[in-house]
Amino acid sequence: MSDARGGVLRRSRKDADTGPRASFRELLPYLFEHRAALVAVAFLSLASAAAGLAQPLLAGQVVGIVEAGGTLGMLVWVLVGLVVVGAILGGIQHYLLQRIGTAVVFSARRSLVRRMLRLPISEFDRRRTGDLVSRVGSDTTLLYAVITQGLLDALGSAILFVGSLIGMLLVDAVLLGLTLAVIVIALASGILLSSRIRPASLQQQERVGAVAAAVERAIGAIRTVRAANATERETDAIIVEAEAAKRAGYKVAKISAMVVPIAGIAMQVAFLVVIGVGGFRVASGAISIASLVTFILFLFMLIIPLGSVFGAVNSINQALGALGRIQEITNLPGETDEDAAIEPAAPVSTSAAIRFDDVRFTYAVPPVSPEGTNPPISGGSSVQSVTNATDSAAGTPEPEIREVLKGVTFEVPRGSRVALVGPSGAGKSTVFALIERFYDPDAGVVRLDGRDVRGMPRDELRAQIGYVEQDAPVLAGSLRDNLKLASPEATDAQCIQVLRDVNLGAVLDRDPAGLDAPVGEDGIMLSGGERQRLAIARALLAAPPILLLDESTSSLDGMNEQLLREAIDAVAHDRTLLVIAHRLSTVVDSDIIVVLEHGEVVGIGTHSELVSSTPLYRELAKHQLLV
Ligand SMILES: Nc1ncnc2c1ncn2[C@@H]1O[C@H](COP(=O)(O)OP(=O)(O)OP(=O)(O)O)[C@@H](O)[C@H]1O
Repeated sequence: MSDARGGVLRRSRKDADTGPRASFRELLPYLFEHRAALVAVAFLSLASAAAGLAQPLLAGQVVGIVEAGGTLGMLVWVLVGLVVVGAILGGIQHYLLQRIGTAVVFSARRSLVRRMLRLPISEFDRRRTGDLVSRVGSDTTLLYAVITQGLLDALGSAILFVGSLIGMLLVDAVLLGLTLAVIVIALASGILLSSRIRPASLQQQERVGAVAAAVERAIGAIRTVRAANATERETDAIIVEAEAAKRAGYKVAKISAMVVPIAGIAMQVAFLVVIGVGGFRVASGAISIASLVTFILFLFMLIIPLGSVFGAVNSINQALGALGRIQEITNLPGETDEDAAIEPAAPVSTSAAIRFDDVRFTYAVPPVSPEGTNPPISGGSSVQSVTNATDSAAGTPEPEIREVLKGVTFEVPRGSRVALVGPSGAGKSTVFALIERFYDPDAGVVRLDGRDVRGMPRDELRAQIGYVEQDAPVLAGSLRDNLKLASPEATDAQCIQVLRDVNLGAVLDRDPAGLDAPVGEDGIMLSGGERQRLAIARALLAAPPILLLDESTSSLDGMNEQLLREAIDAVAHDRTLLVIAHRLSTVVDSDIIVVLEHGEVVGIGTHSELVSSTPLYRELAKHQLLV
């Protein structure tokens, strides 16, 4: 595990210095998926380039015939035909490339989303949601430009370029030599400048990510922002980020603006040279006027694509910056990738559904990064990762270490109702996170039915556990969407029944849409109590043998609390229930209460036992008027 983590750390640290950057080679797998269409495009490019290259030759002949006073006849029609065929082939080629571009964007989005949703929870702790969203939305679209504009230009231009060179060589080698001298100088300076575009464009994409993160931050808490009269300040903060993105965009524009005119200058200089020297050679009888016209037309074919090649290099450079940001995520190990290296503890025979054996856990909190991108640690749990991060390159801010569980041991007997209580920040929710394997402990063992959870496939582990989070337990969508999240096979009748079981019948009846009634973003159309009961209904529908319930800290009124208790009773029936309780009144009748303080278990027993044995519990009970 630590090796794999170390790998991530090393990569991240490098990225912090230089920014994630992809090489052209890394773009190839995306193109390879569409190789058949790309081969077709290559053939079309060849054909349309051939049609284009034939035009100067024919035009030269036309000039020759007109000069000699002959009639043009079919030649004009062939010329017209070539123009039309060239245009049609160009159109088809364009369509194919746009299709491929769209498909490549899709593939990139698919692999990004597949990986993103499988990242370890610690990655979400340290990354900004808006930045992740922007990678899926904005970075991927830059790949479209590289395929449609970049590839089309690069391919067609390369063929035209080489073809024109051959044509010019056949017409006049001396003129070609002079032209080439001008072009080589232009190309060299263009390439030199474009290498600076990639870092600038990467920076621009990072800034766009930061804008998205800032928008997400404000909209995610829009009510709080409004209530705090902070709308102006939040708007300004987003605009500051947007301005930084604008400045980064200006920088890209400045560099590309330097590149593009080079092609124009090269064209003008080459023309002047060709017309001057060419005129002289016509006068001296070395070449005919027809040959000079042919040469000049070839020069057009050579120089115009040169401009597009510079454009193509620009867009390829931008796309590689974006691809770097995409691959920064797709190259991260997924949640299960490190499991092979884990040696789980031997199973023990026990009557406990859940058992913690001397469990220690530390969060490594990454230093704040203004860009919303990855600070150089992997976040999460292991001491190893902390050590790796702290020995990182000089100047890198060190992560804050939070030792949250300091040797926690307790058991939840099968079929029992156990409560976890303790002051805020004692580590109660972290206990749940370790049972769900959102993180793995640094030391000690978390067991489910005697088995080390690290030895169980995550899907199997989570199928046995229902988990009701403390906050935001409802997803945007309908009542049905929420209920079927954990049990997609559930029927409407089962959904309706479970809603009634948790006292949500009224919510169902009040909306004619029934199960299709929308709950709003984060369940905003429901009350706090209703949201919690809906989350409990979801857990209940999946019928897991173990239920983890992190009670909301928000105070519920007496009526709601009664409804919640009834819902919990419905849930508790026939299963193991571990509840994090903030109101002792909901847990006084638990079989066992575990008292946690500063990451340590300071008491285990029933309510009456703890009132006499554990001062902290007695204090809590006194505050809540239970003794
Ligand atoms: N993802 C995280 N990254 C870093 N630190 C965290 C993370 N989650 C929790 N912590 C820290 O760990 C400590 C324990 O948090 P935890 O949520 O487990 O406490 P709790 O007992 O459930 O608190 P509460 O009753 O307020 O919900 C706190 O100091 C918290 O700041």
